Amino acid sequence: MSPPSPRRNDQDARPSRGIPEATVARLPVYLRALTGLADRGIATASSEELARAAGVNSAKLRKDLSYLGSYGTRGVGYDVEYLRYQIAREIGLTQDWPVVIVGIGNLGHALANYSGFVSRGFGIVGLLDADPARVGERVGDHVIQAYNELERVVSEYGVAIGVISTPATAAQEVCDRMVAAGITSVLNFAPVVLSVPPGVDVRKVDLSTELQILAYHEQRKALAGPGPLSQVDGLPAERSPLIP
Ligand SMILES: NC(=O)c1ccc[n+]([C@@H]2O[C@H](COP(=O)([O-])OP(=O)(O)OC[C@H]3O[C@@H](n4cnc5c(N)ncnc54)[C@H](O)[C@@H]3O)[C@@H](O)[C@H]2O)c1
Repeated sequence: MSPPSPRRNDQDARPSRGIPEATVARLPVYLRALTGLADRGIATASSEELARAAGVNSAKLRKDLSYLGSYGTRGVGYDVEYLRYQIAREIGLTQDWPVVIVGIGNLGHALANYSGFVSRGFGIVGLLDADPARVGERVGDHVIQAYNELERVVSEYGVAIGVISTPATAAQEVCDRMVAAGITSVLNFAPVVLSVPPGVDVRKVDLSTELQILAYHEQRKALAGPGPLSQVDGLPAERSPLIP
């Protein structure tokens, strides 16, 4: 019998199909910038224009896009629509993803009512909560179901992505149950580091940490006086030395 596989911590950076994790994290930023350009009727953009719209430096952008095999055309730049398609395909946004949310309190309600998920291909197929008093409550187009329905919902809709918006104390147990049910990607809003087996990806959204990072930069600005300290790259967490 082979030894048990080590559980992986959600802070691990793992390349996705050869693309560095930091590049993967910037692809949605490029996608949003490209969508903005397309909405303004712009058909082609130089790497400098695209980098400006995305808030990164152009060398980094060119390097990132080279992982997708996209180099632009000399003197013309990038075809906005085609690059949008390439990035969406790379991120997996050319298909719909059913999503379950567990923990429908204050945050769960806000997430369930957020129309941006559906418009980006993330359809909510289940809102689940352990509190019997919440079960049956309508939230937007959905009705909250019992947490015990998790396995059935995951199997019925082939759910790969689960969102955790429970208190921190419940998050690991919820995560374990999601993984046992077949979920392989977890978006965690609870302020706790989750432990998951290999093959399961966890992204953590920690608003307090983001605020602490902004506080750090505010403090540096105040110490340095007027004038920009560093280039805004759209992903402040990536370069912040602040460890939460
Ligand atoms: N409210 C916010 O603005 C906010 C912002 C960022 C992060 N968070 C984090 O998100 C999480 C939820 O915050 P909230 O304010 O919505 O809390 P909340 O108390 O309003 O809601 C939590 C919900 O989770 C349910 N729950 C508890 N244990 C469960 C379990 N084992 N299985 C299924 N459901 C369970 C509860 O019944 C409740 O409905 C917390 O970890 C919080 O730190 C909240």
